[in-house]
Amino acid sequence: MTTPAGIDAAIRATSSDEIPFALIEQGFEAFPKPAGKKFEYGTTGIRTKGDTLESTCYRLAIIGALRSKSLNGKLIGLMVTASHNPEPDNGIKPIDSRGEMLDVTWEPYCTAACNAVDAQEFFGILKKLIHAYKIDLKTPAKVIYGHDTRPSSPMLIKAVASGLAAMGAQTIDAGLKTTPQLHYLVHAHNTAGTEEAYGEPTEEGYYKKLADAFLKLVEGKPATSKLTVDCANGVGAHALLNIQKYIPSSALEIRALRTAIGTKGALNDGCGADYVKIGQKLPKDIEKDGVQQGDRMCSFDGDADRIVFYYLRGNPAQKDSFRLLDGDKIAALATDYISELAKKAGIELNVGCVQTAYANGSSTKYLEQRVPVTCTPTGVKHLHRAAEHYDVGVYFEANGHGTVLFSPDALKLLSEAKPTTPAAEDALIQLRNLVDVINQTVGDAISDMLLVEVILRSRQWDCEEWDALYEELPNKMLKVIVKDRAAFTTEDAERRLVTPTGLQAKIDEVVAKYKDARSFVRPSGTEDCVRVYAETGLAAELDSLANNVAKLVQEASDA
Ligand SMILES: CC(=O)N[C@H]1[C@@H](OP(=O)(O)O)O[C@H](CO)[C@@H](O)[C@@H]1O
Ligand SMILES: [Mg+2]
Repeated sequence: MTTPAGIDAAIRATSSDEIPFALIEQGFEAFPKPAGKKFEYGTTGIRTKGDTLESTCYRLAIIGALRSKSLNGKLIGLMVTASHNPEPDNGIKPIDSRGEMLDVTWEPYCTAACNAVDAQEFFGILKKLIHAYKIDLKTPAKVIYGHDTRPSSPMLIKAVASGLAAMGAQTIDAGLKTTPQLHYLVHAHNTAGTEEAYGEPTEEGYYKKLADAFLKLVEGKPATSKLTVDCANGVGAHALLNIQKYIPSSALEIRALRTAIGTKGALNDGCGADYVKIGQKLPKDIEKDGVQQGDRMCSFDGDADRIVFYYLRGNPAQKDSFRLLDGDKIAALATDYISELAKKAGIELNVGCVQTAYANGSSTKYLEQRVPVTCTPTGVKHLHRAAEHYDVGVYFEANGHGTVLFSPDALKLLSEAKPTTPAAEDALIQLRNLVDVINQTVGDAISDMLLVEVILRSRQWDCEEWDALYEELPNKMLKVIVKDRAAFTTEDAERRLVTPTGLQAKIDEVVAKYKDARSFVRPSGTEDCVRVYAETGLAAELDSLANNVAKLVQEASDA
């Protein structure tokens, strides 16, 4: 761990009961807030155009240091990324000490701090935070920070480092990382040397942990055909290349595409998990890479915390030959597999599934026939918390962001179980290794990719067999640009609008005209738009439903 140079004064200052206001003020002036710009802590940190975010990064670094102090000096993380958003966007996301998202009660302080117009207002917010959480300023702060491949990331990292230096925090500059790697590192550092040690707290340690577990899980099982991976021209390409050092191609043959890290304009452009999921189509021009019918393919997003799979069924020239295996299908695959293993191992585990309103109706129906299912608002922070209520909580957003959590009780059961038959012992060993191949801190494209590969191989399934679990209802998502997205508020896990007044009743009226239809509207927490989701029993009616609901939204905004 390194302490940034030239901050002795700051360290002295923070080892007293004082906040180093004078030092903080210097940086405050050096990273001015763009006039008139309003920041908002959204679905996952603060995200907007990268060139407007220096002040935000500086201020959230200071809050990050306070968060670490409030947790007795445990390491917290700061990730600079805007995930699947266009390349000019960027963002910053704090990570709490167990590798999970920042405690939501801190979010309003983050929003207020980033919007403060002068140093005095900013100091006032810091003081309130210190008072509300009874923060002992003498406690040292430890913060690790990392970034994805965006051109604005180095500039924003400088602002982060300055904020941490002003606070005299001990820091680890993790450099280029996938978002889930940074979550892993936070948890691994904080548990190192304890009974709960999560893994070696290095990037290498991350690859080794996942790869070792994967190799044990597939040992003796006939290899499947090669997997084609679209890395979205992002940091996922770096991670994929590195994990291949630990997984020989005889164990998993990977063909990595869209690996052009640093090529201007390439990130998420015509590729990546979001492009594929929203457009329900192949990455642009991938046919030129010789993709064939039946090939197993997947796409990461820009910071490699999401994954969706897909393949071509029937004649690849036909538009409907594209078949998506999204987060919902991954959840179904994982839920069934883990439930079966638990049964075979003779262990009672309460397996549950967590989804959002974006989950396809068919997936919810499929899962509800098997396990308890919870619906939460959008954003992994909500799903993660809900998944903690189960012994094994499988959570996935439809867009492919998710993971599986094993509770401390479940882990204890797994380690203490005494299987009575060889088959039960096999299942138990498989479960124990699954725990290690899954990144339990957050959704992780690399870890989820390996999990899916293990299950498909174990079942000796191709994509078509996996796809056959259920048939999706036709669905579509639209963005509507409105005057003020804050005017749209929701209830019932975002499935119904509260305001604008009267709009929900109009949506209900429209939806009732279509067969087996569902539609809901919510403001995005990462983009300046309102999202419309529509799902119908009849594909021919889908566009009409989505467009009619979008029209109602536009009218309500213009009114
Ligand atoms: C419909 C949808 O996919 N929304 C995404 C998107 O959030 P919005 O609040 O919808 O912009 O980005 C989030 C962060 O990646 C992700 O958690 C979420 O699921
Ligand atoms: Mg992402």
